[in-house]
Amino acid sequence: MVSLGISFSCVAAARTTPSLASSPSCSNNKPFASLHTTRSLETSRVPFRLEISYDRRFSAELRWKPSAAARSGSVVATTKPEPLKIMISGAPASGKGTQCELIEKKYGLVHIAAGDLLRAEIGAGTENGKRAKEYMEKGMLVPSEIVVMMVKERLLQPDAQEKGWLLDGYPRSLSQATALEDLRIRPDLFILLDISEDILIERVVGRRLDPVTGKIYHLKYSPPENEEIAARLTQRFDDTEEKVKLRLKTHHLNVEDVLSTYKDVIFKVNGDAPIEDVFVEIDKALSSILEEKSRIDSASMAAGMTH
Ligand SMILES: Nc1ncnc2c1ncn2[C@@H]1O[C@H](COP(=O)(O)OP(=O)(O)O)[C@@H](O)[C@H]1O
Repeated sequence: MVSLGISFSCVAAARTTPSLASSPSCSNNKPFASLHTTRSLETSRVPFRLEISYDRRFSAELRWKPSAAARSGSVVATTKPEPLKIMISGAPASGKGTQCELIEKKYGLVHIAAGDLLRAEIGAGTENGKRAKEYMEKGMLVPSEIVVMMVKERLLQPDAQEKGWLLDGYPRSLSQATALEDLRIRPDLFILLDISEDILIERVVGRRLDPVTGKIYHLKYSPPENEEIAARLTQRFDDTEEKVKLRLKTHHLNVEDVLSTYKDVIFKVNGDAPIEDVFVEIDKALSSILEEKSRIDSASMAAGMTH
């Protein structure tokens, strides 16, 4: 069993403090999940420590432990906890959309997929849509001036602010990440789906979308429930082997820059695993953060009563 400690230090009006940390090594050098961070939230002064333990079968266990200051009761907290704010990233077909469906269902977050916003513009035949399509067909990133405003406006809608958000496939470059940082839009957790390249092609080529429900299927791994659904499934125009190779190249060129912006909140998951197993890991991490947020809220209320 390998243990990794993470400090979540919540200090009033403090900004995030990035720290370097290493992933624990496992027998095949690919840990199932890893999270390493020291970060500050803006709501209270309740330092907690998040501990993750791994065993050699990659099962990860997350535990919040109050630090000495929290145990001693020196707690000053003020505001209500915010809803969850999550980013999910990974190569094309790493399983982002699939996991987002499961997360959305369980946690009620508003799922915002940059690719869907762009495809909607393309479908509506707008000028921005036409320009975006030219880039997407070449496997390139759509220019920031088109995509940044689109995502920002969606994130600031009341539903996303109230229920929390799950941002899928965005930001994809340093300039997009910086634009969000400038707007002080930061996630609680940045989920990174880590997937082997040989598995990607098979996933892309077999991926299908139900245009009626928006559900994603895979002809082999997640087949449609009946003939009626099977008959109406569509394939994305950029889901060909040739295009995915270009998209993958673009992904590799940009991913490190994006990761460097969020290194304090990265949660890395082995995306090669079956859908349910990937979700178990993500679910553990999200419920742990929610627990922590409600613990801060309780501490905040207690502090309000004693001050
Ligand atoms: N863990 C998994 N195991 C097997 N197939 C998967 C897994 N996750 C996703 N898939 C399938 O792979 C394809 C790509 O997944 P998707 O969620 O659309 O990826 P992304 O949103 O990252 O591009 C889909 O057809 C999906 O059903």
